[in-house]
Amino acid sequence: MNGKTREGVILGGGYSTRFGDEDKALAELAGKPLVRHVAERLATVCDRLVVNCRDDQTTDFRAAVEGCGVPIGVATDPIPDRGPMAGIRTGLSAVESEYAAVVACDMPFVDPDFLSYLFTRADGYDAAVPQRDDEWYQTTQAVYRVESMVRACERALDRGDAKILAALEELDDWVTVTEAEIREHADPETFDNVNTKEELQAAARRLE
Ligand SMILES: Nc1nc2c(ncn2[C@@H]2O[C@H](COP(=O)(O)OP(=O)(O)OP(=O)(O)O)[C@@H](O)[C@H]2O)c(=O)[nH]1
Repeated sequence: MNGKTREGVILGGGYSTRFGDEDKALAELAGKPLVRHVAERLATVCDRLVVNCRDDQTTDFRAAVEGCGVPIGVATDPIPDRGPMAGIRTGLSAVESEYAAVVACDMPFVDPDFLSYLFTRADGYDAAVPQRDDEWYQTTQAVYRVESMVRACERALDRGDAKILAALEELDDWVTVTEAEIREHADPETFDNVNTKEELQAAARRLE
């Protein structure tokens, strides 16, 4: 896929209830909003980013990610709180490239080199989705063929199933990126995410 455009979608439409009243995506980590850490890392391997969020988050999200080096689009959920898979559908619908990386806004340690690897693995398939031994698929740090995944999300949503796995079931041909590949190609912390204030403090200590 060398030479082709690569885009990134940041998922941020959740209500971050475990984090408390504040929006975790905008919470400050080492002097900048959490979502900006993700945007800056994605911007090193993507030509354009799309931030997915709710209508009421748009202004703050735009301010949080602007100036990170690549053009930014914002895609707001037509129906809020429909779950991350509906957010993936909204975000990918605003993408212009054939393939796009999708990353949750709460993964500040996402490894850009690993995203490049995922783009390479996805080439010719509908998706490349990492899975660690005995864990769930890392669907919110994965690369999707945009058209296929949008269609798959819509089919799953139409049959009333909003789980991301339901969308994966609708894809024809996708690859699992295995534990061995993850160990070889990713920083060990790439999937670490922030759900609580305590986890934000722990992330801040790592960046000191
Ligand atoms: N667009 C959209 N994104 C979502 C939705 N729910 C979660 N997400 C995103 O999916 C990613 C992972 O979600 P969670 O860690 O469960 O985030 P959350 O739902 O905001 O947090 P909790 O309420 O504490 O579970 C984050 O990037 C969220 O912003 C949703 O309903 N719509």
